[in-house]
Amino acid sequence: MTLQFSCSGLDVPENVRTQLADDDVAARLVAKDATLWGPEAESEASIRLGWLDLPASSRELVPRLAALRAELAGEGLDRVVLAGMGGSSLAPEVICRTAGVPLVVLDTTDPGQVAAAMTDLDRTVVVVSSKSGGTIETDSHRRAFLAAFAEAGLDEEQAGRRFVVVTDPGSPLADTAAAMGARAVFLADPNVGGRYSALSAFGLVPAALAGVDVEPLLDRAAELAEQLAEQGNPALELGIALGAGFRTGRDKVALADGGTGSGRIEGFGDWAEQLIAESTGKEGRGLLPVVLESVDAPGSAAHDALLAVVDGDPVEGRPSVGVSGPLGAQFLGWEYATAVAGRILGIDPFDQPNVTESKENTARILDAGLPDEQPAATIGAVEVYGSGGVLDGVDLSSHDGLRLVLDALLAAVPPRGYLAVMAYLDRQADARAGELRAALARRTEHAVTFGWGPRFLHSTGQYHKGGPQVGAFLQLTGATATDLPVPDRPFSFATLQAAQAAGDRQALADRQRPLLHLHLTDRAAGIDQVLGALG
Ligand SMILES: O=P(O)(O)OC[C@H]1O[C@H](O)[C@H](O)[C@@H](O)[C@@H]1O
Repeated sequence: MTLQFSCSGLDVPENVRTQLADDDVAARLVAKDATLWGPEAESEASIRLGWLDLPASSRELVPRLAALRAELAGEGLDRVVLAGMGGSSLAPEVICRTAGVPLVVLDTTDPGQVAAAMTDLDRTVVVVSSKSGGTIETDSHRRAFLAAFAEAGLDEEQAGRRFVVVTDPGSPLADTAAAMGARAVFLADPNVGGRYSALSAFGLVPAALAGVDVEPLLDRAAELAEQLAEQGNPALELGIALGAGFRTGRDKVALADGGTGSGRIEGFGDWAEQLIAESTGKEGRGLLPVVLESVDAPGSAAHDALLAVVDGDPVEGRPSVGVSGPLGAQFLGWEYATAVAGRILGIDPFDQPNVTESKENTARILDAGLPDEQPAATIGAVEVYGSGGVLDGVDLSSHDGLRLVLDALLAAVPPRGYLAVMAYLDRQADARAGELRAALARRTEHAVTFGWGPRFLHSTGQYHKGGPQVGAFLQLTGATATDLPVPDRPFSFATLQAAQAAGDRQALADRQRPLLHLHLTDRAAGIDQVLGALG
């Protein structure tokens, strides 16, 4: 079975569909016509459409990966840690979750979470994935693991052979891999952008080494690829629905896993979130992905959202789409649909012009030192900071000051706006913070999103800064019990994490966005307090 699309209650303006048909968009996209997104996008698009070839071109990886996995197993190396941000880790995470295969994903700078991944070193192989080869988080993980292997008694050569590298040809990481004697280097197709790379080496190498049979992903994608030049194909229909939603005031895409039973797709929204947010959130417009806990979670029936049920049916009576079919077809189908939606929105779906801003702020803060800020109040385990007017007139000395300030933040969300919760915490040990999304969404008619920092900076971070300026923001940071050095760098993980949070606050403050920053001096107690204030 390949992809199946169905929809309910969605009003598709007739001209959206006829325009795409008249312009022959389906066939031109399959033929990699780089002019589809206008003259300004043409040069980027001309080097970004290689994902259409991956169902065929990635096949050569399959035997190589099987041999490498057998080689690793022969040496007792059966635990795979993946260091990679955004497009370099989100796809393998969904693939492995769906297959029920363990994979440790490191896409954080939280010292506790990084330290927790550095266990069982005697059976660990680390996949270092970075397209650009210059991502600071991934480079820091590589350094930390290299030092940990040395500390565990491995000599330089043995330690190097614990690494498998995925990168683009000619990247600085390709050079580093050679210098450190990595066991294997997979050079990916440079004509595929990070968020479109699920079926490339970036998606397949970590998943296959962890134990997933990846060939069916390519088979199912290849079946869909055969239909993509046709009018009415399911991925085109999905793209039309996304674009029509935007045109008719549904510019939020509420994503929920709808599968049941064994073999169901798990966590697809986290991957699609990056694809949609980074591809469309620019030039003051975009589609905001809202990853829901379930089809009925708070926010699923919002007046400005299109509900998208992945691996399931639309919900009768609600403007919704259902996209069913196997994971390989889902990846390709959503990529194609996003490219089509990009044309309907009139943006370049292949660049991410605002992602660098927070990174540059972070670099500046790492050089100059962390900002010296005083909390406006300390309430139990929670220090309260704010900007963009969010603390104005709030009585923080009141016994329910935390509730009042959260109310003020919710009230600061403009019409058709959204609230983004951004948690620079440990997504395993502090997992309860994830409950804040639904707790806040219950109290507002606006969309509420949740992202773990710094991971979301490589995803919804683009939309926050490049999309419509209608966001309000809740940033959470936490005290660190034990810091971890980044070997041969002038900063530790805790400093890097704090600088990333401060750098993003700066980018949002520069846009005068309402921003509430809560620093938890005791993480568990602080999360309880914030959830309690919303209860
Ligand atoms: O693979 P890398 O070069 O390390 O990039 C990882 C991520 O970094 C950036 O923030 C981009 O905006 C993302 O699209 C990308 O997936």
